[in-house]
Amino acid sequence: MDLGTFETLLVEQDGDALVVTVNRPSAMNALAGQVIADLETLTLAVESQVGSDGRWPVKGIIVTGAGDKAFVAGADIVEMQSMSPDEGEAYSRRMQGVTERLEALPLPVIAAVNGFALGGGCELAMACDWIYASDNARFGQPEVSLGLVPGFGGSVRMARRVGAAMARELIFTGRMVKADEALRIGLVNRVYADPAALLEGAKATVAELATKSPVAVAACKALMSEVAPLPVPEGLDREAQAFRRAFETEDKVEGVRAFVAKEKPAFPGR
Ligand SMILES: CCCCCCCCCCCCC[C@H](O)CC(=O)SCCNC(=O)CCNC(=O)[C@H](O)C(C)(C)COP(=O)(O)OP(=O)(O)OC[C@H]1O[C@@H](n2cnc3c(N)ncnc32)[C@H](O)[C@@H]1OP(=O)(O)O
Repeated sequence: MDLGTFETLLVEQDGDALVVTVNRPSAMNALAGQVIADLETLTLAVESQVGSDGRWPVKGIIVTGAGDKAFVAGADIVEMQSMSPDEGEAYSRRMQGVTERLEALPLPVIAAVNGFALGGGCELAMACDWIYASDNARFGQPEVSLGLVPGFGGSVRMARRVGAAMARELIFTGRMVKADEALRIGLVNRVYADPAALLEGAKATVAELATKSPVAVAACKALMSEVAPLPVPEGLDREAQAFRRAFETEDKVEGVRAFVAKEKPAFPGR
């Protein structure tokens, strides 16, 4: 999957996984303007290559950070020093757009948090479908320590992950959360011993996802985003509509056929 080259990202296909590494280790992989621009370009390029059917070159995306100290330590504070309020809002909205595109991609996106995920880094991770972490990972929204508020979606997404009361405590205090607490409060799905094991674990999950119907996985992602804010009755109605659409796919025919024939399905991806 050729997505071009980027100044601040390493992008490589590893089997069924597209691995995206934020690559500014000297600055704890902080989100400078160039990183935001590269992430914007990357998400647009992925969108253009994952067409309407499920025959995509990869079956999952892994987002991680270079080195073993930081995933992403937030927006670049040095660059923020000279920013005007208008520029701040513009970059906030620009990176929010990146997070929305990640959520809209028809592919599972896994955050492999290999160290500090603070501020915009924690927000980037929460825009992914789920988070795996290494034991050295630390999460937090320390914007209040800078006289700021979260600006890349943390005020919206944190509560949906850990509940309103815990989200308020973490955002109001700005305190750091270790990997084991992040697992306990539901921010993280799995914790691995170290960054190497974390990346291998994330790749193993993508390999597992690759054995499923890509059309069905994409439909589940879209459906769960669609029904999340809805009242139960309306959500159930959308689910029934999605179930009907699944019945119209070739993947459904193949999946059911293979089960009855006691074979592994070879999903056509449409
Ligand atoms: C012109 C275009 C500009 C666009 C860019 C900005 C985008 C606009 C922003 C709008 C919306 C922002 C929304 C977001 O919610 C807000 C934030 O993310 S605010 C930032 C939140 N993050 C933090 O507060 C963490 C700051 N870092 C730390 O607390 C510590 O560095 C650490 C992560 C706990 C690690 O501590 P140490 O192990 O002691 O390491 P150092 O502190 O010495 O760090 C090493 C090295 O990295 C530099 N660095 C670390 N974090 C950042 C950072 N966030 N920005 C810039 N640089 C960072 C640190 O300065 C050191 O550099 P050195 O001194 O070695 O040159």
